[in-house]
Amino acid sequence: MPLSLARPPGARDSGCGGRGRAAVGSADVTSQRTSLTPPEDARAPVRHPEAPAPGEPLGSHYDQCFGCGTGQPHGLHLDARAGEGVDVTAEFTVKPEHQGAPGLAHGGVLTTALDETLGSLNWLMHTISVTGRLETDFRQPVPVGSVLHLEARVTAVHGRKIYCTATGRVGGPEGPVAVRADGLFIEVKVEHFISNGRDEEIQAAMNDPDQVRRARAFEVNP
Ligand SMILES: CCCCCCCC(=O)SCCNC(=O)CCNC(=O)[C@H](O)C(C)(C)COP(=O)(O)OP(=O)(O)OC[C@H]1O[C@@H](n2cnc3c(N)ncnc32)[C@H](O)[C@@H]1OP(=O)(O)O
Repeated sequence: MPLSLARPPGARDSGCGGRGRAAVGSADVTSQRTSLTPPEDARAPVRHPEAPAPGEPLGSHYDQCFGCGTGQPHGLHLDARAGEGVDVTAEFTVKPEHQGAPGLAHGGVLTTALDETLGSLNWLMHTISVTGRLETDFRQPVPVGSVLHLEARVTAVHGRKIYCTATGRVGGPEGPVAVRADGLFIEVKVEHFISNGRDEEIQAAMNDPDQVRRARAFEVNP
């Protein structure tokens, strides 16, 4: 998947460490050349042969996860489904506990929904990865009671770096895009969680055979 790093016409170098920030008038906008742009020698993502079948629900990776856990009363309760490629879909119903302004979803919660949907792409590639960078565009407010129709896909892979993108639509799966994000996930080993997580939750997770099975699934079938 060759990907051009050419700058858009008129983009100026702002000198921000190669991250591609360009000043236009008084606004600070992101040019096409950022750390979210795959390098030219990035490869196309590959669907793992043992990835869940298209349409299959992926389930929660951890029951206390704020994004997908069934044990989190105020969580988002996302349950993504596998797509046909290296992609997933999910729905998020905005509840009163997700408000930022009166009757509207909090932007951070919407970003979490995008982040979690992107995270569930792990199941399609049989990798374990975490968010390194995430850039969200908020295009229209999302009222409480709305169903956000989420879609995420991997666009490119370069070493441990997984480039991906997600949208959240309102009014149906074909409705207007209310939020979107580009992400860079970084592949990690299970030890990332064991050595960084708080002891009591790590011990509880390690004492749960079902949790251990899910955490190690990709290592057994690399
Ligand atoms: C199990 C699935 C759960 C899914 C839940 C939903 C997703 C989440 O919310 S995950 C939680 C939020 N994320 C985190 O907590 C991650 C915290 N960050 C970290 O632990 C580390 O910074 C980590 C693991 C991302 C990278 O550290 P490390 O393993 O040392 O990798 P490092 O060598 O620094 O970087 C690897 C490559 O990624 C690049 N990279 C790393 N971070 C970034 C970044 N923020 N922006 C751009 N590039 C980055 C590096 O430049 C490097 O590139 P190259 O290979 O070309 O040199």
